[in-house]
Amino acid sequence: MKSKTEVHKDQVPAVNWKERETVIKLENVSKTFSIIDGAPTMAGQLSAFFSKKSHRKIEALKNINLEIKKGEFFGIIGHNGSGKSTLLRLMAGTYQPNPGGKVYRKGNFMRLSLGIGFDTELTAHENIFLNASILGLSMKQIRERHDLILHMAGLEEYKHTKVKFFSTGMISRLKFAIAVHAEAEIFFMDEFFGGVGDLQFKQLSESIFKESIVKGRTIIHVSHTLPTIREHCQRVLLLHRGEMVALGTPDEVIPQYRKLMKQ
Ligand SMILES: Nc1ncnc2c1ncn2[C@@H]1O[C@H](COP(=O)(O)OP(=O)(O)OP(=O)(O)O)[C@@H](O)[C@H]1O
Repeated sequence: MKSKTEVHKDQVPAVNWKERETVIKLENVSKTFSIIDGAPTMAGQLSAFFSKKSHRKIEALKNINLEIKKGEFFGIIGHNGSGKSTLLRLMAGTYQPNPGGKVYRKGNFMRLSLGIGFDTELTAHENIFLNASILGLSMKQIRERHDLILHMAGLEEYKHTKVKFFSTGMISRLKFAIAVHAEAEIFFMDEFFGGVGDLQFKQLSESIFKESIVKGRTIIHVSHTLPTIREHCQRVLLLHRGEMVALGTPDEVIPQYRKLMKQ
């Protein structure tokens, strides 16, 4: 399926983000994990838990304050372990912030991350109904869009196949097609295209990204793939050791990321 409106971010009139509706807001958000070192067995972990000797705190995010507006394509970059996925999970409500922090989110959303999402014992057909209804579509709407979803994902022949027999790329394509046709308002994408593989599908998703600005779909994209970030994002957040070190256009932020990588 080809997207009808193709709009490059540079063709969109300059947007005053402050005037747009806020769809995600983080206030004083920190996230600390407590992990237990050196206890590979269950008994060892239990003993470590009660002794509290080998507990270690990891401050994955420190005091994040951020607003994301409707229709933004927002990138999150940073070294491995800088807190990108944790931030995405906090935005999606998978994690709760430390006490005192607040996460506000408006709109239905889909998390597109390799390896999560479907009930693998269900077929593609059943997962379309399940996921699209979670996103708020009526049975009638799902029936109308069902074939379009399978077509976009290139999975017409696998309609009645259980998802556990799908490759990572097939699962990713199905998830993305459901999110697009169910009109999810926010896409949380975590290195999603790393495992998709299929070039044609990548091109299709690129054209969908380009029309997102016009359609008011918000995309939050965690990625190490700088060309994608540069091409699509209006704003990019650079995280380093759990802290916000830069927030601005790709041209402003990517050089700072490169500098950090050299250190
Ligand atoms: N569930 C968890 N339990 C304990 N520690 C965690 C958990 N999730 C993340 N961490 C720790 O928090 C820090 C940030 O991890 P996170 O996965 O958010 O980083 P990232 O920037 O997404 O990394 P990558 O680019 O490697 O995916 C890391 O030190 C990680 O070990």
